[in-house]
Amino acid sequence: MQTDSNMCVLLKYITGQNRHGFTEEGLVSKRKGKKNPHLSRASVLKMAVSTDCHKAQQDFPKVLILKPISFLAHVGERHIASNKFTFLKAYDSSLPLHQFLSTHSPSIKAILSSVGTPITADILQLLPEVGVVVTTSVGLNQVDLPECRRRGIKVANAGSVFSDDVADFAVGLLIDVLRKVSASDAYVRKGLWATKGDYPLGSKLGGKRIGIVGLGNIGFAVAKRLEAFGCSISYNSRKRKQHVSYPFYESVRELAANCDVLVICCELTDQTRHMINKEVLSALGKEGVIVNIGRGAIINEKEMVQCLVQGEIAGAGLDVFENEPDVPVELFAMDNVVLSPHIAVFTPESFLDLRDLVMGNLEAFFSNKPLLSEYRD
Ligand SMILES: O=CC(=O)O
Repeated sequence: MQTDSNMCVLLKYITGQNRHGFTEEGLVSKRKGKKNPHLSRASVLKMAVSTDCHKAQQDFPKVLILKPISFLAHVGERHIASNKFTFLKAYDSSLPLHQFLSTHSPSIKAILSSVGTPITADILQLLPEVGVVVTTSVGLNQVDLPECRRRGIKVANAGSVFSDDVADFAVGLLIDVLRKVSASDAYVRKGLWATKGDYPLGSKLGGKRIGIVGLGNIGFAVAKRLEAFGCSISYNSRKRKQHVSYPFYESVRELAANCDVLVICCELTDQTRHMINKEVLSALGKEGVIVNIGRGAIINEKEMVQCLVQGEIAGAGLDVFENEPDVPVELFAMDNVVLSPHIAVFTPESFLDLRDLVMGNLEAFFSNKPLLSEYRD
């Protein structure tokens, strides 16, 4: 016999809503036309019929969320539900974190985390049953990957869901710095056009030599876009990429010395932390521009600020910072610098794709299937 809640799942499904509360099209990425293999009609129907949802919900394995995740708020958390697991929010409890985790640790099998939530060895130590960490971010610098590897904990990230958005944003920042879009906007709003006359000239994008640091999905998407603007591309990466004809430089200093713009697209690791320092920026030169959509700490922020103050580089477009949300105050008054609050991934369209990916990863884990975007170093 079915319980009320079981009937409810079934009815919702029959009336066209899936168990996330979305219609069937919601499961299909409209942009890519791909269907999530773990969210088929047949599997939902089977689960709805065979599970006593009401009782099982209490016994479901738990997916721990340590801090609020903005993506969940954007897609509407009420649309996210599964009959394989439930979310357990540490931030809803008044218990100290250590006590909360110890109390719930036997049922916590997975963690869902975002860019600002460190998943450290200390936290993992309190959670012996955890088998997967799923993040809503592309970057994984907040997750203790060596500890996950040692424990055999799987890790899944946002894959290539955001590549186009981040690449668009990088190009936007670059055009803004070169053509002074934000600075001239402020000029108009302050009424200075009428009193001071025309705004100073910007600099042309076409023909610029672009150096991409980190030619992964995002770096590649940036390169393709800037090629279309008539720029030439070269790159630095951990390894030279096969089947890529862009010139490769083994050191970032050498790359910087041979380009007009550096776009930072790599991951933050022990090797890349502060990789962009005064020496690299001096090599980029007085006409050079830096764009960072990777992680703030890839650049030695103090040295970058010094270079900007002393005019050793021409400008910067920055979406990420070393100690977010703190931004060096010296940058606020600079009209050759464009600042944004780590929003390169923020589009509602990609958040829908991310929702499908996150749920697909968790469903896959709890069904002993391969993760959709497992991170492998
Ligand atoms: O910065 C954002 C991300 O890594 O997804």
